[in-house]
Amino acid sequence: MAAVVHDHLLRRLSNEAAAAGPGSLFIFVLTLLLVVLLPLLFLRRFVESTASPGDDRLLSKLPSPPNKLPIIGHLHLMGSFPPISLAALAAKHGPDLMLLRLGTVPTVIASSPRAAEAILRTHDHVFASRPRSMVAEVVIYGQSNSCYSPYGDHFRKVRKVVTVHLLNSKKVQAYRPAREEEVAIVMARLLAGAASGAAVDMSALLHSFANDLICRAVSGKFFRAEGRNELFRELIDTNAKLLGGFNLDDYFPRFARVGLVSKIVCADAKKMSRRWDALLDAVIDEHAARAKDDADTDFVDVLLSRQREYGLTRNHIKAILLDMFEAGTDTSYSTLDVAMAELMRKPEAMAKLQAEVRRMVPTKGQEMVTESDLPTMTYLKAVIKETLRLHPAAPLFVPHLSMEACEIDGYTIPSGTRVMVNAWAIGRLSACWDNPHDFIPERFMDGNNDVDLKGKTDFRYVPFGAGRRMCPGIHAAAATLEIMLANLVYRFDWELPAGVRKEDIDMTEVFGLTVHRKDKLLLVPKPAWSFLAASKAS
Ligand code: HEM
Repeated sequence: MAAVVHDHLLRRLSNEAAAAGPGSLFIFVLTLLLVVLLPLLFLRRFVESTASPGDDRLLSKLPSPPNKLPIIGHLHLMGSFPPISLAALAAKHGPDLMLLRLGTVPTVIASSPRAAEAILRTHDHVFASRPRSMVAEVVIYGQSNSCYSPYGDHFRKVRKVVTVHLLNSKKVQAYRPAREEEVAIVMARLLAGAASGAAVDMSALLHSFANDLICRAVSGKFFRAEGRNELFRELIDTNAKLLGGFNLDDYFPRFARVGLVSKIVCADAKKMSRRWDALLDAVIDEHAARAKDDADTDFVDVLLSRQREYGLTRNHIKAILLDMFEAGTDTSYSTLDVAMAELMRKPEAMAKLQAEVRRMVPTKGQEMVTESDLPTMTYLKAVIKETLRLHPAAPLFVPHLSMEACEIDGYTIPSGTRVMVNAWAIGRLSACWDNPHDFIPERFMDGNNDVDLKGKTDFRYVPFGAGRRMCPGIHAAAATLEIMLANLVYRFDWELPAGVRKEDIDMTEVFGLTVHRKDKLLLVPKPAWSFLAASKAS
């Protein structure tokens, strides 16, 4: 209807102008410009590439899937689980590097060990920044945490605080009693559940374990009494949905920043940020007011004690705490959940793991595996590595951003280009792995154990990333995954609920900030009393 009226108006104007002579013709042309061309130009600005025309020409030389649509570009090809869709596209169109136009944002996808090495090691200094995100700016105090901070002095400072004072291996070691206590609580819950013989929702149990552990590391041993862990969990979930969901700003940044649109885009983020702010302020205030006990410092104590040395504002402290909650909870929970699911689908791997863990525990009749028992459990470590190969918790990492033009394989990637590394695709390349889609922990054993978990030399395996942006929580994650998984298989034998076969376990994953299995994992725990009693007696 609007188009018909518009058409009619233009026709009328042009007839009148032609009849009235050259002065009116000029007015007609001017009107035409205002009515038709300016809105078009204005709209074009919102849907044209965010790269400059010169940079766009350079990017266009990269291999790219053909079926790009107007305005949305390749967005329709992302599918419900982008790592899989991108892996299939890369296999066809760009096995190393490939260009996708996600809305108006040109995005380079690295899908091979060679390409990952180029981005994360050879040119790490170029690709170590992060794109700006309106939602992250609101939720995470102007992106002043480690995870979202653009590269620069502030990032280096925050990263140092996180790696040196919160997550170094000595600190991780210091949290050993806390980890063991939290594992013991889960064991007690499972024993109580086992008494009824009913299936336990392992996904929920492991989720609250990971959440409680982070709450405890962040705000100390009284967190449960304070009753805040449920609130933290709710806020972490909502945050993850906000940051990992479809954000207009990630694909149409110019449009998303227009007055009213930006208000809509940020509305939920603002609500969420007010809730976080109140909660974190309360936690920090309580810590600042109470007497220090050096033997039992948590993350808030550490950050307050380093505040002056590093010139951290209160908002910086809150942003770093958010980092720990956001990056540390879902990654650990989803890895444990999917490891148990894989073990249930492959009973011989479960049996082998149980045999190893039960054999290696030194004291007969010992009720729990302790962290001192773990170093020699090589199959346990292989199971965790294999789980992360098949199911990296952050399969596309957090997007990287180039800070200057850089040449890789004869292609120029201009400054300001968004880059993603597809760790999911790399972990399943048939050129790198035999039977790449099968769960075979043995591939990390028996002389094959040369794969470097830290991503320094072997870019076939990058679940934690590599280089300047590599996950600083790798030691904390390994400690959590090992002690929990070891105890689950040590204390219990596991069965599927009646009528469920191992083939029925659905491994479909849901994509977001991190990924997790879609279905909840229901398992029946059978306490291994006979094993414990036998080992006590012998
Ligand atoms: C199974 C467990 C985990 C996995 C697979 C994992 C994986 C990753 C990956 C892939 C990245 C992004 C790397 C990149 O963008 O290049 C990352 C970043 C990060 N992770 Fe983890 N992570 C895990 C656990 C943890 C834990 C337990 C913590 C902290 C308590 C943590 C803290 C962080 C932080 C702060 C970053 C941002 C680093 C930066 O940009 O400087 N992660 N992680």
